[in-house]
Amino acid sequence: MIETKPIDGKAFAAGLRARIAEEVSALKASAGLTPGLAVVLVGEDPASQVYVRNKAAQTAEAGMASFEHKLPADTPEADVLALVAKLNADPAVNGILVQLPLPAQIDATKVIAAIDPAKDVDGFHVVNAGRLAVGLDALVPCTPLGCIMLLKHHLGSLAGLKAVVVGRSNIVGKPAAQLLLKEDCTVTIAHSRTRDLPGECRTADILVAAVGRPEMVRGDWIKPGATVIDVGINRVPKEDGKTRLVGDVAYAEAQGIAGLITPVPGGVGPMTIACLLQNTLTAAKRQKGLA
Ligand SMILES: Nc1nc2c(c(=O)[nH]1)N[C@@H](CN(C=O)c1ccc(C(=O)N[C@@H](CCC(=O)O)C(=O)O)cc1)CN2
Ligand SMILES: [Mg+2]
Repeated sequence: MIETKPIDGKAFAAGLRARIAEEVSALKASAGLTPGLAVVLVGEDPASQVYVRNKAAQTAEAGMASFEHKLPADTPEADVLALVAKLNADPAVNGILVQLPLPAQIDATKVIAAIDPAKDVDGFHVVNAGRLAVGLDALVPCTPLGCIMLLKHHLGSLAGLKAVVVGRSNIVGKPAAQLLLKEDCTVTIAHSRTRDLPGECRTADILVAAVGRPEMVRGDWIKPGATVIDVGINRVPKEDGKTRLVGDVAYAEAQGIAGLITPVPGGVGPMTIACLLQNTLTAAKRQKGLA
């Protein structure tokens, strides 16, 4: 029987944030530069409020400047675009992030397109997506970047491994596949229309689940010894009326089959904000010609 080991993303993210804080402190001393991150939240979605609060707190803890912009849920799209234009022009702001999802009256694609690609620390702008696809320096989406960091830390070289990414979103699935390809993996992107999805998953040395469906990936979809990266964060009801978080993988069923697995919570999630800080630092250095 295989001993399944959990990947502690919370601890890895804490270490990464500490290394970023040291680099920020050195950058202030050597170049007088304090990286700044502006976060825009439209509306009162409770999960988004928590994420934005954590982003602001962790930005400040790393020694960077944090600018929070909270707008009411009925804010017109034009006002959000005007704020983005103002932040693009502000030299104290090195990174801009608009928290998703946005209310229905606002077209997220339009808002993302309005962000200066050099300040697009989410890596969602088509310029950054295109640069990643053709192998140029890009700001890379935070969640997939965090997945790759965890994989490289635990597996070393990923070259030659078979990776299956379940989910084809622009935010996670597609960039995760690009990053795995860059690490010389053989990559398949699978999705809801894939034929024999369980069989496809069973070919994977690295299985990345990013579908947003609670516990969809079952234990018998996992190749014995595989590394499983669970990107899902799903809130499901408990018997007492409260909710609990589960991933896209049936975690209990994966025990004794997977070699390594990210738990939910405490796996990939904490890496998202740590990588956001990393991207803000990278963006600031590139804007000043220091990287
Ligand atoms: N503009 C963006 N919007 C969204 C992104 C993003 O990267 N950019 N990602 C998600 C939300 N997100 C950050 O914004 C995020 C999600 C989860 C976590 C996290 O630390 N999760 C914890 C559990 C937290 C909980 O209890 O809810 C974990 O998995 O351990 C951080 C950030 C969508 N929107
Ligand atoms: Mg799908």
